[in-house]
Amino acid sequence: MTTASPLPSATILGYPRIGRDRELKRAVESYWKGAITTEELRQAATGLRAATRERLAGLGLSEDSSIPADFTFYDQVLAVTAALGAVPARFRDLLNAQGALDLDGYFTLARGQGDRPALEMTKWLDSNYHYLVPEIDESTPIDYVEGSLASQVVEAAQAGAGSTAAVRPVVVGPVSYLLMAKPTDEAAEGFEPLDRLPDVLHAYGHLLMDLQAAGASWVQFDEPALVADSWSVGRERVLAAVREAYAWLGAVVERPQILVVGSYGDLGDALGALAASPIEAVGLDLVAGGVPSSEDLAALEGKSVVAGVVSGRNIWRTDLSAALERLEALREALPSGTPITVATSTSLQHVPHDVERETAMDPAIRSWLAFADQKVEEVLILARGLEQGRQAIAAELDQDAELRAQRAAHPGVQRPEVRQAVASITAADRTREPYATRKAAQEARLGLPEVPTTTIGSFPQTAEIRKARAAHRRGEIDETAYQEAMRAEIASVIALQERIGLDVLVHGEAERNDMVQYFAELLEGFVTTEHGWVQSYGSRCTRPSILWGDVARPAPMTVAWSSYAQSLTDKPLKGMLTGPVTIMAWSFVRDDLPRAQVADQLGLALRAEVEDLEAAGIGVIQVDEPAIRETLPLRAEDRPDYLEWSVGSFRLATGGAAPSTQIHTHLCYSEFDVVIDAVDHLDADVTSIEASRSRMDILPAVAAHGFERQLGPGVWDIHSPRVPSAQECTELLARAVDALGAETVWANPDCGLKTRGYEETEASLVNLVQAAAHIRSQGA
Ligand code: MET
Ligand SMILES: [Zn+2]
Repeated sequence: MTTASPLPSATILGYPRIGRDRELKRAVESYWKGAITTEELRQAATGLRAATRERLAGLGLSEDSSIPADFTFYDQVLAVTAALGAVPARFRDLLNAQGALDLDGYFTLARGQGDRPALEMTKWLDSNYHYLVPEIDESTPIDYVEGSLASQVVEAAQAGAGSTAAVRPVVVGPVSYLLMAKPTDEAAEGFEPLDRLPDVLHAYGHLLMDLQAAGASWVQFDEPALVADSWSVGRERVLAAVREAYAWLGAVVERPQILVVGSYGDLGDALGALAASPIEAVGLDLVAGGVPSSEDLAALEGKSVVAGVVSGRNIWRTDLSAALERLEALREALPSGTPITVATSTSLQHVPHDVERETAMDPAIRSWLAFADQKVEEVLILARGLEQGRQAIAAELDQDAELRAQRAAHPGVQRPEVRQAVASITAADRTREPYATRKAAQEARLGLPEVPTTTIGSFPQTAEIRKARAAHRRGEIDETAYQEAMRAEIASVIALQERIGLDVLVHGEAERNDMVQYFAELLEGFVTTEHGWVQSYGSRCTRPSILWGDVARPAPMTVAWSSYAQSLTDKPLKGMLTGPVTIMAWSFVRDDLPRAQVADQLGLALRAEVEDLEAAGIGVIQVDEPAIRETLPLRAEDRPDYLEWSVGSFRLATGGAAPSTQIHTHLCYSEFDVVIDAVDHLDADVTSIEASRSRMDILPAVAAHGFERQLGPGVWDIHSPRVPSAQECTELLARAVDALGAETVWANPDCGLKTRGYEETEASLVNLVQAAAHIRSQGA
């Protein structure tokens, strides 16, 4: 092992890879289009890494090993899959003689090719980042075949030449890598990816040696899977894997010092397992998790501790005084002399680069925020405070306290009328008439056929729509012209749906840039950013809105569009809203009010919108909650509370609707077994879910649960341009009808159509309508 060079006093666990101006996105997408060569793409990446190192050094991360090296072109889990050559059989021809992928091969795993589907994508812990799920079985090749992480260490050393410090390579740890993997279809019954731990450790051993040779004095293994309960193996097995992994890796002779980080929550009993392992440092998330017990900390004797006190998940300034107290308490409880590194709680990949660029934002609000670069400054300030005492950072503490006081006193932060309204909510506000009453009233009002057909809301967002929106934003066309363009689009979407013969129509959501941002821009209590991009997956970024104050709805948000659409047709038109939980999940949410209360504020604003839609004659209203599953807490013990307030806020939004108003909700995933009970409690009259990719696998669970209201299991996988045949739709619908009964089933796609083209949209919907007609004729 390298002779002990200590960890720096301050660090960050990772930095946004995408670039201040989304340089990585642009370069990668140009490469995919064939507009730049491999060499040019590599140069762009080298330039981006150099710029990042210089920026971080400039901000003050000047000690050795304080700058993380965590670059990869697409995804951090795919980076490990590539390093191990752990490629599923359908991609194995892409491996070279050494068993490694080239850059094109790496992208092929991420994006698929022809009839070989990409690796599945799923959410990284409870964040909005998506990683590519490794597929492992008994015969998956696993070896150390590709050294791009070590190259980053060498590159930094060469480029640095005295100006920037040596970097600290960051990689997903072996246990999390396997826990986050899934078995392939070929795997034997009962096989778990974790069965391959010895092979993975062997490969990681070589990785360690390679990093050592490259000159790294530390390596950071991210083991976030240790804080969650969501895996297919029990906790005992997880702990055994931790012991085995770090006993093994710790015993590698030629290696850098090892830091193992458990971000996104509490390590719980995994901390003891790590403490007993021959590693040199442990990282704790002291934002999502608490300061561990003194016994647990005592066991860390002889190790360094990386204390994540600056949130990597939100965009609020850190409460410096509270964070320093936490650090002092930690120091107090640790064996004396334990070195502490002040750090972010997670990688900063979840936050945008730099709040200073948000020049159009209200400066008062901006002053409360910290994006990645500001968080770097915060860890440095706190490290100084911890080392030299509070007086050394007195000016910073004063300034922070002052801004905090200003924030608390800002009129938008606490609106008495909103607080009052939330305080007066009663259980009755969250309760509609019994379903039987509603059903009868809705049948009388809507007169829908059996197996009614509908869509999930959005229609294709054409280039013309996006152009009109951009021109409007730039002031090139005025409000009237913009409204005209959107109304024309709505009229054509209505005409199309009538032509196809759908039963419940939608207006198509042409006017919405995004299903959350659209509402954030119309509600009070939110700001949006200009440059606040964060990586969602691969080259895809989102720009979350910031929910900073009490939520109020100054005016109706969707009524004009929906009633215009309704005026064009005799068919029922479905109004379209985004639910409270989803608005919160896809925004940065204030940290000064319990989430349950924020959810109720949103619930009340949406409730007013529902009321206005009803008054405008809209008889069907859908409140989308696709995020209810994804923000489910990582630990089972935290779930009941979450489900209670999240379901409660939906019921508040919809609870005022008349019995004759049909309330729909939409969740776009099929693995809803863990939340099926909660979904039932939403008490929507109709629920649409994703089902076609899983060939309706969820039906038995739904039937067993005894879901008594109506369900639209999607029959068209809208994630692909493929047009499902009428026969295929009929088969899927027949299965649903068999399991649930014809009076329960709706025919609809899996999700909205905004990413689809018109050609496949029309063809698929025609088939879907035909399938429903066929099912009806059979039933008759
Ligand atoms: C991610 S769920 C999307 C629902 C929305 N109503 C749409 O159709 O686009
Ligand atoms: Zn959806």
